[in-house]
Amino acid sequence: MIFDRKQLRKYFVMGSQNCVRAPGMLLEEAARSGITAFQFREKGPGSVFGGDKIRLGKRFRDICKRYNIPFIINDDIELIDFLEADGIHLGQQDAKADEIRAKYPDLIIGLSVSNMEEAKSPQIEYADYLGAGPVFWTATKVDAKQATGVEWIEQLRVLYPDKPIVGIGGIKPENAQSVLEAGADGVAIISAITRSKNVQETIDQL
Ligand SMILES: Cc1ncc(COP(=O)(O)OP(=O)(O)O)c(N)n1
Ligand SMILES: Cc1ncsc1CCOP(=O)(O)O
Ligand SMILES: [Mg+2]
Repeated sequence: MIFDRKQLRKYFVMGSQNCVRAPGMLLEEAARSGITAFQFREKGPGSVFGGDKIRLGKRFRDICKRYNIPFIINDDIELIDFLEADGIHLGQQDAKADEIRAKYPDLIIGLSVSNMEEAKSPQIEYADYLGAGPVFWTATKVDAKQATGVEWIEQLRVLYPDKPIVGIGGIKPENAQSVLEAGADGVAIISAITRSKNVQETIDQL
């Protein structure tokens, strides 16, 4: 799939551990409601492994294909081929973007950047987009770094005027606008969607 920065605009990140109801039905509803990308992040307490993870991933991938939404895998490079993923999101502790790029020239590659040292890494050149944050406080990622504030998005935008950037961490309808105004191309969201009582309304508000 050809990457377009517009696909970052409403980027839903989720694993079964984040869901209070059937994950497939939630993704289907989010896709119908207008998310522009999806990241399969099956990770942490309550997540599934092995064959169950692959089965769940295939289900999610099929939904994304039907809605023509990029299906991006978090961390797990072994699943790229298995799940025919459109992309991979890598953190600083994950596989190296240059190695993945050499193996998969057309794969969408996302890279997390949380501070100035990471932002100056030569790996950035191999990434299609940067995941910046956590912008605000979040309870969703247990090992999340300290919140950066929207100032971090502003700094990254100055450093990389043309690089697609998505903000992540504690983003909800009430603060999404401030992330976009700081220079992000989009917002990546877990709990504001998984815990929403009205998914369509939440995604519209974003
Ligand atoms: C879009 C996006 N941005 C940042 C992250 C965080 O990635 P990482 O730092 O590797 O942490 P984990 O998500 O793997 O726990 C992300 N997943 N997506
Ligand atoms: C995966 C991830 N990376 C940085 S913060 C975060 C969690 C985002 O979850 P939420 O949208 O619920 O704050
Ligand atoms: Mg990671």
